[in-house]
Amino acid sequence: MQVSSQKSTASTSKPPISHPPSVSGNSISLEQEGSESIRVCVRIRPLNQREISQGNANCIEVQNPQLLTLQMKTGVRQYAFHQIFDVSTNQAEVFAETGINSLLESALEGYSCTVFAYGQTGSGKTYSMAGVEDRLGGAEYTSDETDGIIPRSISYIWQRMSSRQERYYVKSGFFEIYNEQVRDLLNPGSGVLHCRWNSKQGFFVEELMIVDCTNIDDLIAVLHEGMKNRKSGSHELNADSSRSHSILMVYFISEITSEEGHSYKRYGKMYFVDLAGSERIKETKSSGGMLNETKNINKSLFTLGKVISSLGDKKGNALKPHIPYRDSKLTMVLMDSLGGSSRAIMIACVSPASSYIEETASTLNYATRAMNIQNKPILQVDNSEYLILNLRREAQLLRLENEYLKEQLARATNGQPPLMVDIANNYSNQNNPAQDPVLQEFTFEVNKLREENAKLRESKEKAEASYHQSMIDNQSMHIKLENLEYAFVGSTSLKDEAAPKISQEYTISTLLNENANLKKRLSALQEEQAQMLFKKGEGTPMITPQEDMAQLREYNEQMQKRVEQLQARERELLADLMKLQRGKSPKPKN
Ligand SMILES: Nc1ncnc2c1ncn2[C@@H]1O[C@H](COP(=O)(O)OP(=O)(O)OP(=O)(O)O)[C@@H](O)[C@H]1O
Repeated sequence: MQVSSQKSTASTSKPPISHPPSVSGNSISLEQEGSESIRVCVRIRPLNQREISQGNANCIEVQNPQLLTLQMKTGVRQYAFHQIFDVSTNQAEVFAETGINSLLESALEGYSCTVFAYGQTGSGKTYSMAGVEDRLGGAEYTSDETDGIIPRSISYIWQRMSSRQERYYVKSGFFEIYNEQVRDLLNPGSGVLHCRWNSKQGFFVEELMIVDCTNIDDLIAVLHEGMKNRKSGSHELNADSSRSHSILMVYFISEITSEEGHSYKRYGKMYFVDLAGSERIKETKSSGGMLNETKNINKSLFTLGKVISSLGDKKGNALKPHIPYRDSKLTMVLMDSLGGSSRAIMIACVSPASSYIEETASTLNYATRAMNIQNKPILQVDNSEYLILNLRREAQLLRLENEYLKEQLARATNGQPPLMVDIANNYSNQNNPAQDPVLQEFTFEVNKLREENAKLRESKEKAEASYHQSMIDNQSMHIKLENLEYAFVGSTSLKDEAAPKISQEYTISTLLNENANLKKRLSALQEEQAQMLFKKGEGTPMITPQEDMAQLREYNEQMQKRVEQLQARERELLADLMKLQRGKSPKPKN
């Protein structure tokens, strides 16, 4: 299969591969700390001749590079974005200020990155992404100041790749989604392609032609070939309107060599997405097949809008709402870029014409929601090679540790104390803090202390629980004692009450004394626990609370026994009382 182009030297000798190389089965994803939001830029194009002749006023005012106001009928609306480009911003300035070069650097380092243009038809999406549409793909094309983000990115990438240490392999594919069908822009004869999903790659376009690009012209040729084959049509609002969503994919496979001289691969990719325009059917005066097209474009953009809304809905994040990625081909292929593992930039294109104020407000609302989408960029590296590299590092560390231990052992055998300073100096030329034995010693110490602290915390919690239980037991015994006291002392109906009352009073006062002692003991224990907490930081072992608890339990058991005896006596007395009441004399107590 050939990619025909006047300049192409793209290597197409290999059969087209159906899986994107960046997510081959052997790759591993290295999740980085934290997430980042999509960077959202707004570009306002100048009013065109038709809009001026229709008497359109400018309804957008740029207050500063991050703030604009929209003059709605209902009042003024304010919008804030990461970057706003007013009508006077040229293509070079847009490239310099969108932050695209940061994305390109990330792609070269093994990340997935996406830049996509969103907006109503004729708002300047293709102009911003690629340049003047009818020049692209033309035989006479030469680079000039109208070049958009894609050709500028290609130049930037090649310049950067040549100045970097790594060896890069660049591959590219270009497809469009038209009427909810995926078509290969580099191989239009291949018909409708399928969008498949698997757990390693997410969604991918099956049987898509991917070409090797060995130089900058190869990639430029891919861009032009695709632009030439892209479905376009003319309607009332844009004479050269793109009727499909186009996605140019560029893969960067780099071989990186570690400090130790071992190499592994990284898989970066860059998606350039030029969406079809959102449009009002009435405005475009579409009919027949074009009307159907318009409906499909609106359907996929509507789904994209739903996805953006769901992802951008902050309340929804907690509830993990269903994100309707599968509702359209467009959202399937953009799944990774929206709320996934990519770094992404959205360029929202708008016309300043007052007659399109509703479309402009709608674009700005979507763009605002998109700012809430959080992505978690993931580095794609070769699995097996990366694991080998890590194992080599680990082995190196173990060898160092082994040397260190042998040295320590030798010192100990010779009756010498371990000298930390000597060891530190021995290894100071390693330049790697993780391999420094002194640091390892500290790490070991810290881990030991952490373990010790965890144990102390556990015994402290147990002692606290036990103490709490003793307090509860004590209180319930106190209540029982009060009840008994009432039963013994409060009873006045006994005829011969003097003898039992003395012994009852004696028992009760003994119990109350013991109770007070118990309380004292408990408060002493509490104090010791507080001291123990204070000492814990110094690593002081604590043994006393357990002993105290054993004693406490013993007291409790004794008291329990006495209470039981008293309860038995109470029952006897009540029985005697009842007999007395019935006129019988009670059994004498021995
Ligand atoms: N910033 C700009 N400066 C000058 N001309 C512009 C600018 N933006 C867009 N244009 C011109 O406006 C016209 C429409 O732009 P473009 O084709 O990029 O719109 P679009 O959003 O891609 O539309 P569609 O969705 O219909 O394809 C083109 O002739 C383009 O050259």
